[in-house]
Amino acid sequence: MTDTAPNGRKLVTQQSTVWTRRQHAVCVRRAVKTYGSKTAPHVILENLNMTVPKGCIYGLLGASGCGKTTLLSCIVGRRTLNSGEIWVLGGKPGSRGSGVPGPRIGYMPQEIALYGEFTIRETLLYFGWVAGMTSNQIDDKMTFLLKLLQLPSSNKYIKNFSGGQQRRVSLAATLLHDPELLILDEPTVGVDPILRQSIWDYLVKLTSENGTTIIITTHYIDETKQAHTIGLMRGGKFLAEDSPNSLLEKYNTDSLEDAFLKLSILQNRGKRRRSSILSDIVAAATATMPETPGVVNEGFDNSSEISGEFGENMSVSNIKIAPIEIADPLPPDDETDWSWKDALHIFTPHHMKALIWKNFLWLIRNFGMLSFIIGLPVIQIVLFCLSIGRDPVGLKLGVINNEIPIGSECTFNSSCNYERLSCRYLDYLEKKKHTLVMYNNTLDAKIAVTHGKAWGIIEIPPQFSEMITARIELGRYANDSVIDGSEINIQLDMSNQQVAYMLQRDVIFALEDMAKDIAVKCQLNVLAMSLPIRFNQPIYGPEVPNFTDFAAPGVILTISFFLAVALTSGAMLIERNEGILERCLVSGITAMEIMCSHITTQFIAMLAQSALVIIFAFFVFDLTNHGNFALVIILTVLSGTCGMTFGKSKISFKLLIFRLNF
Ligand SMILES: Nc1ncnc2c1ncn2[C@@H]1O[C@H](COP(=O)(O)OP(=O)(O)OP(=O)(O)O)[C@@H](O)[C@H]1O
Repeated sequence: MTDTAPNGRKLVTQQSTVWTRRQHAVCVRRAVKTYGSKTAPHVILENLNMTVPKGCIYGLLGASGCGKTTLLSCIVGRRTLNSGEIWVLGGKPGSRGSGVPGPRIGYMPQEIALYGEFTIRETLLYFGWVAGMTSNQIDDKMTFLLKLLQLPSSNKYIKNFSGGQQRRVSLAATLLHDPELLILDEPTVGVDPILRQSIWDYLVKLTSENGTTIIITTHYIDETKQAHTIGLMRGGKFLAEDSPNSLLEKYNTDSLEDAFLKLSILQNRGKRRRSSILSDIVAAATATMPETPGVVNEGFDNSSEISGEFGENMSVSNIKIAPIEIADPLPPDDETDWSWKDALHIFTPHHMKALIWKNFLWLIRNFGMLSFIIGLPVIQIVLFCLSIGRDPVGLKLGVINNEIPIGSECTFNSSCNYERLSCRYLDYLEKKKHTLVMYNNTLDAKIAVTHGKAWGIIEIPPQFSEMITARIELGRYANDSVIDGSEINIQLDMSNQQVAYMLQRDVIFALEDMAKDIAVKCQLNVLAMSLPIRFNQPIYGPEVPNFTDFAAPGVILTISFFLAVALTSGAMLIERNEGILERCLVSGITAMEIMCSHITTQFIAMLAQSALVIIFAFFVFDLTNHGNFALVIILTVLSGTCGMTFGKSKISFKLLIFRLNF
């Protein structure tokens, strides 16, 4: 294994060195982590070395934004380094058989990363089951943790707690299964000093009695006095990695804050040549350091890799770590990186039990969300059946009827009579459920149309009845004045294609209906009054096609598809955004398990959605179905399943990216 030193020299890791590093709880060497593009990288960790011996409390200190959380994410296997190496509990995080991520680690992220709708007990049950504990074991430990962390009743909902209380529940969930390595990102924020002290006492007890290793970040520098080692981080580098007493002694201060300050000043001066940094350190040490120069960590076999000061792999560290006496069994030295194919083989029953239970509980607790999921398809199908596919009614048409005097009533004789045919025609037009608005002149009617108050103008000539009768009687001998005088002039607003076509159809059909009625009343041949076109029995489909029936299958399938997409990706995105997903992955749950658990719960929700859509479409709104109803159900469920798969593939791609550490 090779790496490149800052000076360009190739560094080759010796096997003995690797063995030594794997004995530590956490060992980081020459870690480089950047964000952003390759051309303009934002360097977060810069050749950082870190050594956390087993059974110690390691206080990771540094200003906000210096890279603590990034470093911890790399340690728990949630992010990968650009270069450098990390060993955690003897293995490489994320490699097969390392157990990291997994229950060997207890990770408390900086975000609350809990389900606000759950009670404390439900939260602890979930994380306990994930870690393989039984419900009884969880209940026993919960009683202890509630007392230790001064938490209220276990039946209270987390969302009703203050931020500080929520952090304590998060800490309880991390401590629950007594992991070998605890990684706590700011666990004491918002915690009262006395409680903070008891948390620290408990952590000290864990290290001394159980041999637990703890890495803790905090902004309260002085609380880390109880830590065995402190790593002071600044600008992606360690300023020092030492015991608190030693730091205080070296820098001749009473507080770690002052020591940090002195080191920061030295780091700033470190922009100058390395030799001058050394002289600065020596100068500072004249006033502040003990006589004895830094003692090289016995556990190290290569002084150039001692946890660095100022990121330059030189050390004034005097951490005294007990020599490694009995080496714990190490995970297999498997260098193979995580592959998504591995996920196919990982289905741990207690993980699946916890995940499916949690998903259902989350759905039940989010009643608003559940109602939305189930109710939205119903609303959509109801709106569709009510509004789409039916002919619009009450459309206004401006009428200028020049055949009758202005202001007089438009009456007519409905028997075999050829007078006032304009009124008879308008009556048929009204039967098409349109609203006729009378105007005295064309100009007023046009203004109404341009102002959107009518969809068109119907203008009837003065002697319409006589002229149309003459036109029928004269037939081919009718002159232009007869033809002009028998024509109804129509001008439509054609801006809406559907409405315009429908009005065109209706004005023609109204005339045909009137002609047929007169033919019946006058005992003429009705067919002679029709257009010379006959529509026979359709080959396929009904005689009067219905647009709702035509569009319904597409709409039903679209609803079931897209709601399943929204449901599946939505549920997982909420988890991801709240940091819960990261926490679950660190606890050892695989991406595949998370997805399968969501598929299980969401398939049931999707079945409910599909059932409601079908019930409303076919039983409430009576949509036509001439085929096999079982096929309708199967197709709807399959469409929903496709939507779920699509939603999952979108999110699983993101998850994979997330899993592969950006
Ligand atoms: N995913 C990311 N993409 C780009 N930049 C990031 C990302 N995550 C963190 N950073 C940047 O990396 C830097 C270090 O962030 P990090 O969260 O590790 O700091 P921190 O020391 O934990 O801070 P705090 O104490 O406030 O939590 C910050 O400048 C942050 O903006």
